[in-house]
Amino acid sequence: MATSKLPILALPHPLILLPASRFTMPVSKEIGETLLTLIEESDALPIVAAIPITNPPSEPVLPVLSEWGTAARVLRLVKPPARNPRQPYLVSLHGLTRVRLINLSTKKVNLEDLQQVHMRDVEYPPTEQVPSREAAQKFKQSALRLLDRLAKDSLQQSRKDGYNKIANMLDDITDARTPWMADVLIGSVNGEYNDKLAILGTPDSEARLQLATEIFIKQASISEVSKKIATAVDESLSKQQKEFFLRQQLAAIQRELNVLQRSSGSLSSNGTPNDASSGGSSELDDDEQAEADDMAELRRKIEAMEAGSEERKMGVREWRRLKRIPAGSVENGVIRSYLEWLTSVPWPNSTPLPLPSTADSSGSPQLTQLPDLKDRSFLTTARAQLDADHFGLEKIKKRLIEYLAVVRLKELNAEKEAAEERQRIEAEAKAKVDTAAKPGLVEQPAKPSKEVVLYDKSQAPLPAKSIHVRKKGVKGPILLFVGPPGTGKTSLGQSIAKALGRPFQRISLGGVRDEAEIRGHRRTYVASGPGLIVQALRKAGRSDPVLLLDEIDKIGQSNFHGDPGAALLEVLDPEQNHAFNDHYINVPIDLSQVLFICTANSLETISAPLLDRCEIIQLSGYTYDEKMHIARRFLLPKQLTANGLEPSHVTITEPALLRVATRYTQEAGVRSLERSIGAVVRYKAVEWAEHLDLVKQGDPAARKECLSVVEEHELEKILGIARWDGEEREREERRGVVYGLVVMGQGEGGILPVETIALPGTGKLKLTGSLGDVIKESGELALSWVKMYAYDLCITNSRSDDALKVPEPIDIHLHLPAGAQKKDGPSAGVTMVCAFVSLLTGACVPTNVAMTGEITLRGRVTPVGGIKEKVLGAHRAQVTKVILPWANRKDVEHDVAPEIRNEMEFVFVRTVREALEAAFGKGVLGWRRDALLLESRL
Ligand SMILES: Nc1ncnc2c1ncn2[C@@H]1O[C@H](COP(=O)(O)OP(=O)(O)OP(=O)(O)O)[C@@H](O)[C@H]1O
Repeated sequence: MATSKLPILALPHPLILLPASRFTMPVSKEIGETLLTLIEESDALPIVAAIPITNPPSEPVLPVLSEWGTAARVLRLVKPPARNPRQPYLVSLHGLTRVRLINLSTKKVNLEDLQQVHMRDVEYPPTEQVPSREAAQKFKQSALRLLDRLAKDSLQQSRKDGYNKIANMLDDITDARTPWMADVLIGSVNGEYNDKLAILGTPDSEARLQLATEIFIKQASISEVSKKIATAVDESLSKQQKEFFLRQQLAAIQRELNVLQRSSGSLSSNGTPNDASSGGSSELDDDEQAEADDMAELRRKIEAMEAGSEERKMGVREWRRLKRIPAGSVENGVIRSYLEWLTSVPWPNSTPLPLPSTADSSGSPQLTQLPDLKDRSFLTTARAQLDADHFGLEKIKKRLIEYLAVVRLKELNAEKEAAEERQRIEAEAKAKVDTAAKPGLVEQPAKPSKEVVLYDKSQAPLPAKSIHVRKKGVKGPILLFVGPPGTGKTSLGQSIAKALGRPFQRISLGGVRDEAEIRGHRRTYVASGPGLIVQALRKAGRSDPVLLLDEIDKIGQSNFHGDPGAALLEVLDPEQNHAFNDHYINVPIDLSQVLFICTANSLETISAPLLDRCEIIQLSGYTYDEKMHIARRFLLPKQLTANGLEPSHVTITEPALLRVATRYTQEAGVRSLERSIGAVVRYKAVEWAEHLDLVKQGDPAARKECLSVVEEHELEKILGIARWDGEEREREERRGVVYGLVVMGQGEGGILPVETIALPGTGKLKLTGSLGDVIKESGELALSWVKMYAYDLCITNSRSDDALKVPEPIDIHLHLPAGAQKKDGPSAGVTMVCAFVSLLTGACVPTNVAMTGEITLRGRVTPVGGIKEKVLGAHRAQVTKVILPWANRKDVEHDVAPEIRNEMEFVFVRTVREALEAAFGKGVLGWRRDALLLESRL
């Protein structure tokens, strides 16, 4: 074996340089300078023996040099700026061949020696033999397998390509080159340190190939197995399972710690038993008990669900999941709250749970006693209920009684059908039990569906009550109460519920923009929950409540949060609502037993399909007379009770009440009136309380009687200055100003002036006051009509003259006040004509006159809507003469109360000319003679 002397370069652990490999490493100043001297002294690049240190620096023993190392060529030595001052040089080495250290008494070296480069004797192994064919083949196979695995596992394409390239090379190399290839591959793949060291220490080519083969097989297997494990773990260990696993461990650790604490702390330092570990019960145990009770309650509720029903299946599934997931985890909380919701929905045919002994009265819904629907007096009672709650509204009450009668009949039929079905099933079950020859379990149909219930023959037959037959829904019409605020829509709904003995729940839809508010959020959504319908059902506690969908006209339009109106369609459609799908509950809910009643202030914003499903019941405003009755019989007693006073404590005189109704409120309904009466009652309540205090203290001032009567003159002191006091006096007669009749956005009728003025200009018309297209067109139409008849009305002296250009060119500005409110519709046509005529002729329309009606170009007056509201509004505004289209006569006769008809003058007109005459008075406008002929021809 050839020997020589080579400078030894110790490679710090875990560096190894194998033959045919290259690397660069940092070296100390001393080593760097020595290598520099070597480079300077030798002609070619110097050779060093790179010997690895086999033990890590952390071990408290001296570094041990490996017996084998690699003779390496120093390719480069650089001293880059800004390097670690302890290792300022970088040396690049290229491994050439194996060398073995000889004549070394001990392989342990001092740390100082490591900072030096010493010359040592080394020997070179003999020339390598060509390995056997078999060893070479095995090596190639194992190397190819490993390279294939590495290529598959690497994420970077460039790496993949690199591995594939080496694999191709491997195919082509001769057997003699395989030992060299083994060194190359072991040096370049990320293997274990000891494997590399073993390869370095195996100079025999055959043995080295075998060793490399084993290493490659081992590496490929590890890689494959870890890949498999990673995939398996990823697939099977879902997040919850990982969490479960970790929590189990945590619990186990906690248990061990507790045991340790108990054993060390069971006796305190003075030898007495430690309180904390004495095993006595603490409030923490109460928590655990409460938790166990809650779970038991949940379980009971699931068990009470109808066997075989969708809700029960879902409940059981989620219950099982809940059991698998550790308490305290997020997922556990989510499932728990879902189950609480699921079990609190009043599913039909659930076995009623026994009421808890300490029932919370505030939380449970207030159920009125269920009236016997078979009772002959049901309708009489219902009528009495409606009368007791509401004054007037005769037509509406009549319709509601019809509605209640239909509901009653349908309910009776549904009950009868359900009873027959139950009997049939009972009989079938009995027959099956009698004929069944085989003992044991027999399949028994529980209901006509495909579901079967396992039934044990040895036990008694099912009691009739436990046979669940779903009662058919009562598909009555859906009522839609439309009318101005405070006219009793909501309270009528409440009365219906009382009359039917069903729980009542109100769902306010005003401002609902998101479909999910009705249908609920899916459970994947953070903080998800059920929608308004399910929430109301839960509060009602029964599957057949009366649900009042309040303000359906205020529901948001379709937007990127979905279409809440469309969700309502499903709720209200009797064909679909037996399987309403709340996204959160995710089990079809049968809403067919629910009676839906909707309310709205106006029909304009309600979608046609929604309207189509409802029967509209119009409620209009009340007359002052009705308001007085309502106030005396309903509102005042209600407010007295609400404020803890007796009826004898407050007496509001008739003139005072009328003043409150007329001067302090001006609304279609009675809500503000109720509020004002409430304010009066509260004022009196304070007086009474003070009086009682004085009496208690024996104060002589208390002898002065506490006056219970509220007089008209006291109102200003109590309610402040009246808002509508003398409003009609402010309506002065003015040229170009005429009062029209309108229905506001909330469905309230009233009067609105049409104001016009003439300005120097070029004959143009300017329209302002938030006007829509239709009302603008009406304005232009009215002006065209006036221009056409300007000559006949003596506004111009020739038919060819333009009324806005002769004698002076003018512009007309027409304005409708209350500019913030959007106005539209054709019904102001007549009013606008009168306003233009008044402006151009100088004649005025009296302020006690108001009008409505659409006009055509030919001068006809056509009918308009909202007559009842408009007339009531005019009455409230103390208008005494109303001009209406001829075709609206029947509306006045049918809808307007006789006392109003008696108090007001109604003029029904067919043409604009008739309207002008009615507005200005007979003969006020000077018509030319020939105009009369033309008018009659039209
Ligand atoms: N005809 C009536 N008889 C007795 N009380 C009435 C009558 N109409 C309305 N009320 C009372 O007026 C108050 C307001 O009525 P309610 O809340 O039903 O109005 P609403 O029409 O639903 O209003 P909104 O459109 O603003 O919801 C209630 O206290 C109600 O009892």
